Amino acid sequence: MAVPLAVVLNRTAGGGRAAREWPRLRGELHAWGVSYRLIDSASPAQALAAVSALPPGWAVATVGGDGTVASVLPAVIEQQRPLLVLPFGTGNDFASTLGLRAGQFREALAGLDAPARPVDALRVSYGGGPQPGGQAYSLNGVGMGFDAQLTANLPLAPAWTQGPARYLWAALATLRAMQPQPCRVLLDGAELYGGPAMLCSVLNARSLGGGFQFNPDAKLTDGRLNVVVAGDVSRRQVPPLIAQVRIGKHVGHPAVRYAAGQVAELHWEQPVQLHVDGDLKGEQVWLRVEVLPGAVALLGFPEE
Ligand SMILES: Nc1ncnc2c1ncn2[C@@H]1O[C@H](COP(=O)(O)OP(=O)(O)OP(=O)(O)O)[C@@H](O)[C@H]1O
Repeated sequence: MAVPLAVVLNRTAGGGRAAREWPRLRGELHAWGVSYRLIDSASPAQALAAVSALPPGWAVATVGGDGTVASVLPAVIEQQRPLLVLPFGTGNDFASTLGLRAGQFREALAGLDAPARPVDALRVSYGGGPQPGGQAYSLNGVGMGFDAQLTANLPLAPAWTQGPARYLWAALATLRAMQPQPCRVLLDGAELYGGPAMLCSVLNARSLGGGFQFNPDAKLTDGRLNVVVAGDVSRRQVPPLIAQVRIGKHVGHPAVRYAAGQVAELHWEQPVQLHVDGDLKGEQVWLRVEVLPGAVALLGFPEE
């Protein structure tokens, strides 16, 4: 490849899959004649510091899941470093939008000699709640309400629950405790929704939460974000709606609004849990998300 490359390896991703499969990937990089500098990072902060300190012009490959991509995203965007995603995480929502499954790296490496393709990202700011506000970038998307609260409830699940059982426990706990909260959603300055909402997500990629197809119309190169609002749904309606979101068939549901634009703003009457690319940001009252068209130069994916 034309530019020098740093490989960020998150050995914990995918429950240790990245660590287990690294020797195979290393062999493949060697076979492709790709030379690189290894950043064997122990934390997101360490990865970001190491990538930020690379000389200008270096590209970055992430070996991990969505969290690993997110860890280096500020440097990728602000320092305009080309990004190669090698998916070894659990959910790999961004990679799946690119048509890659976990462990599939040959397809990505095969496209390395093609020019980088600019794809959209999101700039996120939030605040107004009991936890500190802030700013972040996102490639997949952000969510407020049910899915963020479910993520916040996961650590409360009993120790005997694992994997899907843990998610089920957290989903039921969230369902028992959560009521739709009054929310106003603006898209490009015009009101998209006003009323009680169970969940509101703003997306760039197709899926969130490890394969939930919130955004079936996702296009990473259209310069637009998509907003999904699940409005005043009863407890009984939530489980079938979750099943529909899983396969991207919620569009057209009477309680769901789905629209595309450039800037989305959410204003809740009470603080509601927020996640950015699955990373919890606490309870917040307002959220602003702006699409950054073509902000990430993606390596290895010549066509959408
Ligand atoms: N660059 C990094 N180096 C070390 N640890 C990281 C790095 N980036 C994130 N982490 C930590 O490792 C955890 C797992 O990483 P990651 O999210 O990539 O994998 P995953 O959770 O298995 O996959 P996914 O997020 O796609 O479901 C993150 O939640 C975060 O705490």
